[in-house]
Amino acid sequence: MPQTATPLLSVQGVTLRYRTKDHLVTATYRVSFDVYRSDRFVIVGPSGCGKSTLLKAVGGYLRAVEGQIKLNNQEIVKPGPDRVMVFQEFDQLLPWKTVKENVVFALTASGRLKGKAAEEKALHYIDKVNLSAFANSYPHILSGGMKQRVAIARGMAMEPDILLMDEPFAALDALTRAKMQDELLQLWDDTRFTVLFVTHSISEAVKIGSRILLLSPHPGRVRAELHSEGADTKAPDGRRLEERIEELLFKEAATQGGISHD
Ligand SMILES: Nc1ncnc2c1ncn2[C@@H]1O[C@H](COP(=O)(O)OP(=O)(O)OP(=O)(O)O)[C@@H](O)[C@H]1O
Repeated sequence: MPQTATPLLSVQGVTLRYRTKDHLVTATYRVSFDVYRSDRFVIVGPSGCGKSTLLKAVGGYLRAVEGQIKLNNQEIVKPGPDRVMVFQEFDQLLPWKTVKENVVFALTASGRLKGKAAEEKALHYIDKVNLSAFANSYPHILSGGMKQRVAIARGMAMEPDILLMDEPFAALDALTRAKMQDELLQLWDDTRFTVLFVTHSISEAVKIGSRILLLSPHPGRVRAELHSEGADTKAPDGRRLEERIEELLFKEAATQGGISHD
């Protein structure tokens, strides 16, 4: 995406804080980045660097104490159907509703669609995640990976401006995780949706992302922004992208008196 285009999502100088009983916790410090339409924008960084907090703020669940977050040039002040979140947990579905009903419910409850139109849209996206045969099944008979597929179908059926994914595959076994990553890329090839994806896995970031934002350890600051080809390609200096990211995240931080690589 040409960087002269207007960003879909603009995060400028954003500091995010939690107020606990005893003290203030700064989760991110003056973080800035822009996401353009059809970007697969991945935020990667060590545990506790504020990735989930950033996603919550983009979702409209947390206000910045400094800086601004804008979607389509409008400041984000509350949650909205233009941003849909997919989480890591498998219990995101309503257990008393079938796969189809779960997706339909999201569409009708948000006022997006109703009746036949909602059902058709739901079935379209259930098919996209290869779960047509399970449209009338209840969540308890599905595997973890299948439940995540339903959560993705539900998110995509809402046709949000941006899909927010918080470590959606982290709780899956390695093989299922790799398969789900491939499927997500296939879905992106089909529909070119915009996704903001959070992970602490460098290999996942390299595979999923077209653009990768590296955050430093707590409190999260922008360490670098990189482009990815969707594979672990070598840079002109011969280093693999994964190695380069590791170096930026850990070695350079360590030499600056930051953290060590555990
Ligand atoms: N509800 C909360 N109240 C107080 N502090 C919080 C709260 N949620 C998160 N934090 C703190 O904010 C910082 C950032 O947390 P966050 O969950 O955003 O990090 P993360 O990068 O997503 O980590 P992980 O990869 O482990 O999920 C951490 O220091 C965390 O302890």
